[in-house]
Formats: sequence, C-alpha cells, structure tokens
Amino acid sequence: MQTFAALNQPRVGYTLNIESPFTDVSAAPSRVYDIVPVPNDDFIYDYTLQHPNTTTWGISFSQTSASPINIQYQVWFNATNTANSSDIFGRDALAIVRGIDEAIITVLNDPTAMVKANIGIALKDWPLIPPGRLSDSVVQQLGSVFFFCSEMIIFINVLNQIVTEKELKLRHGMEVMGLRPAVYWLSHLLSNTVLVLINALVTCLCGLAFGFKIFRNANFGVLLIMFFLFGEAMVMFAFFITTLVRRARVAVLAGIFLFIIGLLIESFVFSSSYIGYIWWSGIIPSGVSYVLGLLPFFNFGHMFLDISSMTTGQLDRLTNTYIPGPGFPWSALYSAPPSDTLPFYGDNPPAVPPVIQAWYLLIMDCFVYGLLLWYCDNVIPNEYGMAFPPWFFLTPDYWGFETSSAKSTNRNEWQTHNTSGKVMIPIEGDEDSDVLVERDRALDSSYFPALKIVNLRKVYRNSALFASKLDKIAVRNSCLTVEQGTLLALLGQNGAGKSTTISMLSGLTPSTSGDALIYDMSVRNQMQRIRKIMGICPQHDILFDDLTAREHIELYAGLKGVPKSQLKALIDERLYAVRLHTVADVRAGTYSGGMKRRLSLVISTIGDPKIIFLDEPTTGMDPVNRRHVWSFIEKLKRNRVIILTTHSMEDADVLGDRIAVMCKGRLRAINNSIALKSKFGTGYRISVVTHQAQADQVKSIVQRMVPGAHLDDDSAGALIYRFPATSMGAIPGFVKWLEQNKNGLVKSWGISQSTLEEVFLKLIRESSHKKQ
Ligand SMILES: Nc1ncnc2c1ncn2[C@@H]1O[C@H](COP(=O)(O)OP(=O)(O)OP(=O)(O)O)[C@@H](O)[C@H]1O
Repeated sequence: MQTFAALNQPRVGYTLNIESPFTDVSAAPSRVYDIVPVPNDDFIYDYTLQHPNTTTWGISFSQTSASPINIQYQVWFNATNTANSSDIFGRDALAIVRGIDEAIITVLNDPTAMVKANIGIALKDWPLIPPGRLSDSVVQQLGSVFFFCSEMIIFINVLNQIVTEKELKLRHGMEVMGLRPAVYWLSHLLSNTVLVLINALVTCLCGLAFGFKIFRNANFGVLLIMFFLFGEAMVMFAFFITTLVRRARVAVLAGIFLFIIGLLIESFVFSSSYIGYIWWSGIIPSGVSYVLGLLPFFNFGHMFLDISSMTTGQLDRLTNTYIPGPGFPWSALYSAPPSDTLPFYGDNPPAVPPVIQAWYLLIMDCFVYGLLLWYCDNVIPNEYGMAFPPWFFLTPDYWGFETSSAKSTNRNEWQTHNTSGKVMIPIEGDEDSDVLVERDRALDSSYFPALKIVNLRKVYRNSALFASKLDKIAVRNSCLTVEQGTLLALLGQNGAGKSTTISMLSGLTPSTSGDALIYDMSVRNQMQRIRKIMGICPQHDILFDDLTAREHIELYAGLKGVPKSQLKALIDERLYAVRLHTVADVRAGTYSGGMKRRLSLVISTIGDPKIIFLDEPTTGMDPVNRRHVWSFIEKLKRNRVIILTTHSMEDADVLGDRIAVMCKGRLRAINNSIALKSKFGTGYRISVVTHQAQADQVKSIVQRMVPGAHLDDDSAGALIYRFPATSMGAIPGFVKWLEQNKNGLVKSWGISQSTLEEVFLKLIRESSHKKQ
C-alpha cells in the first residue's frame, strides 16, 4: 500500500497515513483523510456500517501461501455512494486495480525485497448500508437560502407597509396631530420585533421537528438568536430603505431586487464551504468581508455555514460524502470553526473569525441602519417638501432645547422681520378696499390677533436647482388676520391656493417666504409647539381602514394626551354630534365618503385644539348630516380659531363669520357675508305685479323713489327690478310704499337678496380678466 500511495501521489495527491487514526471503530472521523491503514477486514465492515457515506473504497490484502508468496487483494467499492457510481465501477475501478498492480510489480522487481507473488483479483460486495439523510445535505447546501427566504417575507412586508403609510399620508396625518417620528418608528420596530421573534421560534421548532441535523446538533439558543438577529437587522435595513422611496410599488420592487441579490449570495456563496470561506482565505483583501458585513444576509450566510459545517458535516470533495461535524455547543461561538471542518486553500485553512463575530456584525447592522434611518428621515424632504437641514443634529431646537426665539416670539422683531425689506406684492389699482384694510391690519405692528398671516407665499418649484417659468405660484403674499372665537371661510376655485394656505399654516408644507403667527407662535420655527394646540381635517381622509371610529378617536386621543378617564364621554359625545354613534364599532374601511369626512372632522377636534383647520369638511355629505355638522362646527367656534375651506357657498354663508375669496393665489375679497353680498352682489331683486294699464305709473314712481333701479323685465304688468347695493338706503321707504298700495296700485310684490354664489361668480369673472 505504501508503494501504491507513493506511485499515485504525483497523479492524484493520495498520501498514506502510516499511523492509522482509526483504532476505535465507533469514533467519527474528525477530518478528511486520504489513504489510511486499518487493523483488519472486520474493521472496515463495522466502520462502514457505523459511518455510512464516509469512504469510497477499501482494499483487503491476504496472503494465501507462504512460499512462494501468494498475495490476493480485493477492491471493495461503496455501492451506497450513488453520486458517482458509474465512476466507481468504471474508470475509478480500473485506475485503482491498475495502480495496485503497478505497485505489486514494482515491489516484485525490487531485488532487495525477495518477494515472489502471484496476483489474483476477487470481487466482493460492499455491505449494503442505508444511504445518508438526503434532507440533511439539502439543509446543508440550501438551508441558508431557505431560511433567508422566510425572513425576506417580513422584510418586504415592512417596506410595503411603511411606504404605503407614507403614500396615503397616514404618517403625516398622525404627525400633524402630534405623533413624534421616534414614537412612530419605535412602534413599528416593536411590532416587527415580535413578528421576527415568532418567525425565529417557528423556524427553530420546525427544524427540530423535521430532525435536521443543524437543529438537532446545535445549541437551540444559538440558532434562535441567529435567526432573531438576522430578522432584526433586515427590519432595520427595510426601515432605512423606506426613507428613500415614496411609492409602495417602488418599495416592493426594491425589496424584490434586494431579495434576489440576497438569494444569489446565499445560494452561490454560502451553499459551498469552499466559496463561503474564501473571504478569509487571504485571496480576497480582508477588508472586503467587513464591507460585506454591512449586508445582513452576508453575516447570516456566513454564520449559517459555520454552524452547518459543524453540525450537518462537511462535504468531502474527494469522496462526495458528508463527514459529520462535532456539533455546535454554546461555547463554540467564541472560537473559529475547527480547521478540519474548513476547506483548504493550497496548504492553508482560512483564518476564519470566531463565529460570534457574525452576531456582532448583525447588531452593528441594526445600529448602522438605525442611524441612517434617523438621518435620512430628517433630511430627505417628505411628500410636502418638509425637511431639516443636513446639520439638523447640531441645532439645539432639534434636541428639544428651545432657543429663546423658539420659546417665545418677540412680536416687534417678528413684525419687522416679516415686513421691512421684504418683497410685497404690488397693490393693484382696483384692489378691493376690504383687502387693503386687511393688509394694513396684518402689517399693523400693534395688532396681534389669534392668527396673523403676513406676506405668506408659496412657489412650487419645477426644478430643485433653479427657478423656471414652469414654477407654480400657489399663494401670492397673503396677508390675513383672524380673531379668536371666529371662523374664517376660504372660498376659491379649484387651484386658487386654499389647501396650500392650510398646508403652510399646519406645517405640512414649508412656505417659500413670509410667516404666520398662531397664538404668538411662528409657523416657520415653532411648529412643534403649534401642533400641540392644532387640529386638522385634511382634504383627503387619513383613516385606517381596519380601525373603527372608536379606535380612531382612542388612537388620536392617545397622541394628544387626553386622559383615559375622559375618553368614553368624549367618544360618545363627539360621535353622537356628527351622528356616527351607531357605527362607532364598525371598521372605517366600510364607511361611505360622507361618514369618513365626519369621522375626520371629529378627529380634528380631539385634544381641545385652539386652532382647527377644516379643508372641505362637508364634501359628499347629504343635507341632513350637513346640518348636523354645521351645528357641531358652530359649537366648536367658542374660544377657538377655525379656518374652513369649502366649495359650498351654503357652508360659508352659514358658518363664516368672515369670508375670504381667493383667486389665483391672491386674496380678492374679505368681509362678512352680508357686506360681500351688498358690495359685490347685484343688490336686491324686487318684483311688482300691477295692472297692465297702470304699469307706466308704477315705473315712474320706482324711478323717483329708487334712482338706480334697473328694470330687468316688464311683461303684462309684472315688473322685475334690480336694485343696486348702492340703493340699499332707499329700500325701506320703497317697501313701505309697496305695503301701503297693496290691493290698489300694487297687486302683489316680492323681494330677494343676491346670493353668495352670485358674489363668488362675479369675483371670479373679474379676476379672470386681471393680469397676474
Ligand atoms: N405639490 C404640488 N406641486 C406643484 N404644484 C402644486 C402642488 N400642490 C398644489 N399645486 C398647485 O398649486 C395651486 C394651488 O393648489 P391648491 O391645492 O392649494 O388649490 P385649492 O384652492 O386648494 O384647490 P382645490 O379646491 O381643488 O382643493 C394649483 O395650481 C396646484 O396645481
């Protein structure tokens, strides 16, 4: 055998271990050997039965006579090793037989050996033994891929869920109502940590139930923590990615892309120990493994390989069989896998780090992605363009240490800052006198009502870098004031700038220039404080389909810090007020459009806000419920400021203490309903029915009593007059005359005032003729 090994060494690398490592037949081999001598034939039988699939072939020599020496040998092939059976019975068999023959002839030709031998070959069956567990080798080779996939389901779900909340503006809705970003992320982290833990536990228990060696031979805690840390690192990785995308569809696609990258790494790198350990072989610069350590699936694949090679065993590339590993106790975490479970690169095993390092790297991944999430979430502008500057973490405001300017506003300084030297929109020749008065009031440095808007302007830029003709000026230097206890109704066509005004005042979008003071707090730098006293009913309902009306109120009451003891009474009272009490425990996803609006309205009133923004709150409401909502809003007015935008003239007429009409981003008119109707309306319409013969007489009386009266219609004694607003003073006397002559000169009469709708249409018509 020595001669056989020596002759074949240059060809196939076989070496003979003179000192047999096999003395105890039940001891498992601890590494891959080449050719080893064993005590006798029985040893081979027993060994093969106890350690299936660990040998390919054996040779048994026997001496049948002493003189001349007869040597007989039998070549036994392991028939259970089906992977390359054709080689064993074909090419390999011939090669081995030829090799042994050459060795014997060499020995016989050695004059010093004095050996005479006949060569005889006999075939013998290898003991038939059950094949090894196929499933173990599959787990060894594909386990990291399989278990990686189960974690990726959570990863993609996190991406989809968070970006959907962003897309549907649910997150911002909650933030405007007082939710802190840290609380938002922590709640997601907590719920996903529970999911990850359950997933890790189920994976380990299933692995044990199916009897995979990696689960039976490794410490349960080690596996559980490995799956858990991997899941957590993937969740943090997903959180970070959500800051970079705005659409749920893009997020899912990004998730699938990363899933495929991870899958490739797991299946091509870590399913083979030869490639899996190459990072520590010296062939690749050592820093590469640390950079790759930023990918959670790299660390997971590495650790899975360590554990599986010490539990399931190692694939012997020579014999294509698995050599069982020594197992993976907890203590094995602190050292590198034994070198005989590692592949060799040349003559050297790789310098693999301790197994626990993969844990440390996974924990590091959690912190790195947590930091990136925190930074990007603050710096990357949201859907509305709000973002902190890149150095936000250096500002005391961010950390809650309010600077004196953020704590309280010096009214004089604020006023000077927002007016002097600022570009004011030029006053047009025919600017409405009320608008001019309103502007003066806003610029008055001694007048500070609950809400004061000065020079507020919003330009939606077409390009982030430079101004262009395509920029959209949504609000043109608005100046407005609103007293506490009043409701200002904002009217305007689609695109007039109403929602943009509300968005700037509620901190959803930053203003381009100008500022507003809400109870002496600036919307530019004191939004956190303003949010504590603010409620908003946004234009589009921000509701969770799976929550009931009651749960919505509980959620927002929690954010607003409403005491639990007041919660039940609050829910009952508010839901009854808008007639949602009968569906308090029904999921909001099943509500009609009008019901959703009413729930959004109720939400905006939670926490006793001092200022409430209602953006088209009555859209889609039937006349009955609209009246309930009117009386609810009417009651809310006391001690508050309410800003209401609407397309319903009725809403504005009934609720608005003052009505402001916006056209193309500019304030065109502002006053109470009666004054607006008088000023912009067509005045009064009076119809007088007389005898046809006396019509001329009545006409001359009207012309005398109401000089500006305009006859719109005259048919068969029915006269329809339009009295301009300027002739208001003459109306009482004329009405008196009509009553005195009723049943005489006058058969009957009627009077009606211009509607707000007529006023609105007139203002819009006039505005469309003006140049911007
Ligand atoms: N995010 C945005 N990017 C670019 N332009 C915008 C954006 N939001 C609004 N605009 C534009 O600004 C103008 C004012 O829009 P805004 O939504 O404030 O009008 P509105 O009066 O509330 O209209 P509606 O009654 O339809 O709600 C519109 O021309 C609109 O197209």
